Amino acid sequence: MGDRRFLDLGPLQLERGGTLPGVRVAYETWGTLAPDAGNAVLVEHALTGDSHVVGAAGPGHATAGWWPSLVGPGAPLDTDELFVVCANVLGGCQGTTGPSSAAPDGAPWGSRFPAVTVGDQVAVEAAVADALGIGRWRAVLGGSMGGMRALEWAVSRPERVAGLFFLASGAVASADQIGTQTTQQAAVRSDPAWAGGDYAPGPGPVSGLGIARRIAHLTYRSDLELGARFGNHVQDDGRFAVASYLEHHATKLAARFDAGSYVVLTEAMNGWDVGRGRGGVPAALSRVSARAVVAGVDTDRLYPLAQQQQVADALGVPLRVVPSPYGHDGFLLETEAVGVLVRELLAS
Ligand SMILES: CC(=O)SCCNC(=O)CCNC(=O)[C@H](O)C(C)(C)COP(=O)(O)OP(=O)(O)OC[C@H]1O[C@@H](n2cnc3c(N)ncnc32)[C@H](O)[C@@H]1OP(=O)(O)O
Ligand SMILES: N[C@@H](CCO)C(=O)O
Repeated sequence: MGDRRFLDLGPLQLERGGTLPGVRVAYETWGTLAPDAGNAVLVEHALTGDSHVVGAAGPGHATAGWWPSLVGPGAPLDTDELFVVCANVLGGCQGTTGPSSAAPDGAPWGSRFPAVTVGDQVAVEAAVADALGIGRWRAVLGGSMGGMRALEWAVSRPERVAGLFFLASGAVASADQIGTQTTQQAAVRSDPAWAGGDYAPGPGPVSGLGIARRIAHLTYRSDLELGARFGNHVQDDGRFAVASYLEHHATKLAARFDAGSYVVLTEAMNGWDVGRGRGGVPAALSRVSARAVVAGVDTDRLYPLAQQQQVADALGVPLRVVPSPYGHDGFLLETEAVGVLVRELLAS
């Protein structure tokens, strides 16, 4: 684990209206910030990720990291040279203000938590950068939902982003993505324990969140991989192996993630359109001045290559294709191939 800290920011005006009276941000860093702050890179996590890019063993527990081999001495994000920052996203549940955080009255925000956008999330990160004394990132990197924030940084604050790594993501939410995410939200809301979003602290709507994760996880993997691993095999316990696998991931997510955050973050993804208010996607992408590496996973059925091709074409760079049997989760699993591309960006 990196050096995990918290920052308390002032009020935040939200794009869709309203204000959060204060925002707490949990963030981690690795490496040492250079005196001129020119060696800082920002890593953006995906939907259910957090600031733990690298995992660590702790007393009686282990913290999982989600890109562990990408950060460290000699790694693609080489901490002998770079200062690596990752912050838990606004609306999340791993230390940054979200629906499970206490509102000013001391009770969880719950259903009162306002709608937030990718732009709001990046505004919070910009305040973190200001607080750390980082004027310009050497690179901002992200996959999936993290790719949205990386692209938003490069479009909204081009003078602050020297390098952009955009992976397995899109410039605007597709009907397919909105369709699966709103179905996941419906699963959460259909759980009686959801209580309109105002469930008591504790397990909460774990059944609804688990069903949401099963639906989501199917979109994160490929038909071919699931077929090769599970086929129509029925386990000794009578369950289809693939159903047992999905249930396992459902149980794990429901134990580690807040249902309110799941709804708020998927809604931010539903509303994602980098071209909104900027004259459309091509006009928005024309603002980017960063060197860019744009990549996708060949078997990704959730964020198909055409979505990264659109960004690559607009930025005038070749689309880099990561071969993988795993589908969308290839962005987390194919760390060797992803690492090569990260090194390429930082070397240029
Ligand atoms: C960037 C981010 O922020 S994302 C946050 C990253 N972490 C997560 O999302 C956690 C959820 N997991 C995932 O999304 C993906 O599984 C990944 C990408 C993290 C890992 O993928 P893989 O290494 O391919 O793992 P896979 O999907 O095969 O799952 C393995 C698990 O399934 C279990 N499993 C496999 N087959 C079965 C089965 N038939 N029945 C029940 N469980 C099964 C394994 O025991 C293993 O359990 P464990 O993870 O508790 O040890
Ligand atoms: N496994 C990832 C996939 C979403 O991009 C997550 O849970 O965030």
